[in-house]
Amino acid sequence: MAFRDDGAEKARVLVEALPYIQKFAGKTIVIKYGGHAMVDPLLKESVMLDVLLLHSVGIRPVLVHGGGPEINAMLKKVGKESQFVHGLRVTDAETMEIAAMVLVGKLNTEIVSIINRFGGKAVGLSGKDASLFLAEKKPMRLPNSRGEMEEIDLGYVGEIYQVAPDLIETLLDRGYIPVISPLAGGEDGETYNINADTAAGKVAEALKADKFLLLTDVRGVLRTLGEPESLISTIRREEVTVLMEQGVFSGGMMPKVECAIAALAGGVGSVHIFDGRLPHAILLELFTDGGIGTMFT
Ligand SMILES: Nc1ncnc2c1ncn2[C@@H]1O[C@H](COP(=O)(O)OP(=O)(O)O)[C@@H](O)[C@H]1O
Ligand SMILES: CC(=O)N[C@@H](CCC(=O)OP(=O)(O)O)C(=O)O
Repeated sequence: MAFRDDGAEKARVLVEALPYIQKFAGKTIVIKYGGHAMVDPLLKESVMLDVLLLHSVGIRPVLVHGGGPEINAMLKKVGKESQFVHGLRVTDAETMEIAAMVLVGKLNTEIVSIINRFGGKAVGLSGKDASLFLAEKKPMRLPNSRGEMEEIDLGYVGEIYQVAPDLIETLLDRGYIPVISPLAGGEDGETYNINADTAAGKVAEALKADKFLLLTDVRGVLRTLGEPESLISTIRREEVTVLMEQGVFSGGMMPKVECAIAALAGGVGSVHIFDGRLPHAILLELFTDGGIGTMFT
């Protein structure tokens, strides 16, 4: 957004945001911050400033972050490469260890430090803290080349079957900003790797969030991949099956759409997928009439 550099213009922008600020004050907004939208350190800071601004006007933001590209980079350093099935990383024991190091040890603490440096009170957690998530091994069956259903072993990829949001609610009530890594513990004592979209969707559902925002590296859902002008601005729940049958969603968009639908069914007000690499994308999506990405209603 290009602002004219004079006081009146700045005041106009603030006044225009007022109805939205009033509408969203006290509301819970879950933000999935995807790995592709966090590669640039300056961009990371600008996203965190947006989150802090939301918090400062009385909104209750909850961050769930990913880190797929950073996990890939670390795996590459140790000579490993991952295979993805339906956007999910097939996770062996070593990959699980590296994913946990990157997500919790590196990215979570980085995000928390940025927010706190700007004057916020962020608290870093993973799904294992206070058993926020309980997960079990995720089953996956897909048709093989002969069209027969075949079991695929995803390793330590987990499926969340229980969410205990009380810790998040307590933190929000006391003015903290929770920052959550997508790991989960199992009753079997294992650590599971959870797709960050899915983890964020589960948090949004459990909190009955008013809005669930997914920040990624595309404008939103595109009818034709690679053609930004084919953006679909609004998708109603009942339209998703048709779009799926048309093969519109693939790769990393699959878990996003699946969790968007589950979140809506679970009582979340609306789900928004948009390009988190645009400066101040969160503010543009929330505080302007048209929004900038795809909204699921
Ligand atoms: N219909 C679609 N519209 C937009 N992106 C799509 C679509 N189908 C598949 N994708 C892919 O999904 C990717 C976003 O998912 P992902 O790479 O997992 O991002 P993130 O790391 O932000 O979660 C896009 O970069 C794009 O390649
Ligand atoms: C099971 C699974 O795929 N887990 C993801 C967790 C991180 C993630 O989802 O990061 P993005 O949001 O940046 O894609 C992974 O290992 O990459």
